[in-house]
Amino acid sequence: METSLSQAYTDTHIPPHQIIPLDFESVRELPESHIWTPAVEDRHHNEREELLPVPPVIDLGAPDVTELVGNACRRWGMFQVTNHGVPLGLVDDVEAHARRLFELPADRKLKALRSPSGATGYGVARISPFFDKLMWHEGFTIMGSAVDHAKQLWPHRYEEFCDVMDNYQKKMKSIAYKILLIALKALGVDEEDEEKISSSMLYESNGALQLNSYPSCPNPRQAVGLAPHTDTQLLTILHQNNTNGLQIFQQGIGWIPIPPIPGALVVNLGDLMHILSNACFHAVYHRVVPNDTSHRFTVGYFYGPPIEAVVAPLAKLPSPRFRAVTVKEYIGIKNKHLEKSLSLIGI
Ligand SMILES: C=C1C[C@]23C[C@@]1(O)CC[C@H]2[C@@]12CCC[C@@](C)(C(=O)O1)[C@H]2[C@@H]3C(=O)O
Ligand SMILES: O=C(O)CCC(=O)C(=O)O
Ligand SMILES: [Fe+2]
Repeated sequence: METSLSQAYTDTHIPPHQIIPLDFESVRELPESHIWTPAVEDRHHNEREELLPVPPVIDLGAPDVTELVGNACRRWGMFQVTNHGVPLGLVDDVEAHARRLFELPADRKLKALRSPSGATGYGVARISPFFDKLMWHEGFTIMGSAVDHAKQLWPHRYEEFCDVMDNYQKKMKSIAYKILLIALKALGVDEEDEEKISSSMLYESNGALQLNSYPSCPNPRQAVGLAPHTDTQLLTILHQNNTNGLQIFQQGIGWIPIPPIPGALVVNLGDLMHILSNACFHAVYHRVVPNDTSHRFTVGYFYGPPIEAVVAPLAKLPSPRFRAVTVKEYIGIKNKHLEKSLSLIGI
């Protein structure tokens, strides 16, 4: 059974051949379909990388955690967290199961291909139709139970995969809620407001888990792992294995690498948080670049309100910059207009 978030995607129809990722094992050279131009050198390497400012790593148990999170949300739209309470064994299990899934032969993975109007299963990133070239990436999306697709992948051994994904989603949901409350507090939301917000849209939250795979690439300088985008939901919690690739864009600086820190989780703010905070916090623009030596695996948890909930700038923030939208309406706008979506609801 899927949660209702998948219903926000049923209006889109993507032909099956546009959902199928490349069979990365079968190629030794970058195919034309995956060559992105112009291939500028500094897309991947900033020579003064060690001098670049980076988003903070925040101990969630720190006494001044609200101030630290608030500053990071205002300045970066991203931070990393330690002391988050997610057992490292569970994170390792999720990574191992993601690896096991993506290492299956291509014809087996295609048995769990996302359907043309579906949101879950194996396939290219949802944003792919917006770009002429294809990404060096394959993904697997889970909303609620993964059992239907897991059975297609492993007819006789699907339970362990489902159990691990369920446990991880539960854990993610609770830490996402915790981080959200800290962020709201940093915006000046008091307990009474918080209760109102919780009963209107956060009490029943919605989540999706996205397993990402970026195999090592024969010509990484001309390829893109995941094209630049902002995430749609309130916040994303990302685990990255020990392989580099994630970068964020900062005006006046350019692309900044976010190195994996063992045991830490990356927190990204998405468009709905940008709206809710009336742009006091911002959705972070990010991308993934591939490399030619190791296979990058990541696991993202996307956390947001139910699709019928209305999201609007918090009443206590002056001069609203966005009109109110339901989550479903906003996902529909994003499916059509991608980067232009926030400006389309601007007032
Ligand atoms: C809840 C979701 C966020 C996401 C779309 C999805 O339904 C599940 C996959 C997510 C993902 C992961 C890769 C980047 C991204 C933009 C995409 O194409 O699929 C995000 C989506 C998003 O934040 O809009
Ligand atoms: O794999 C990564 O590092 C980033 C993934 C991502 O941006 C996403 O899933 O939205
Ligand atoms: Fe993302």
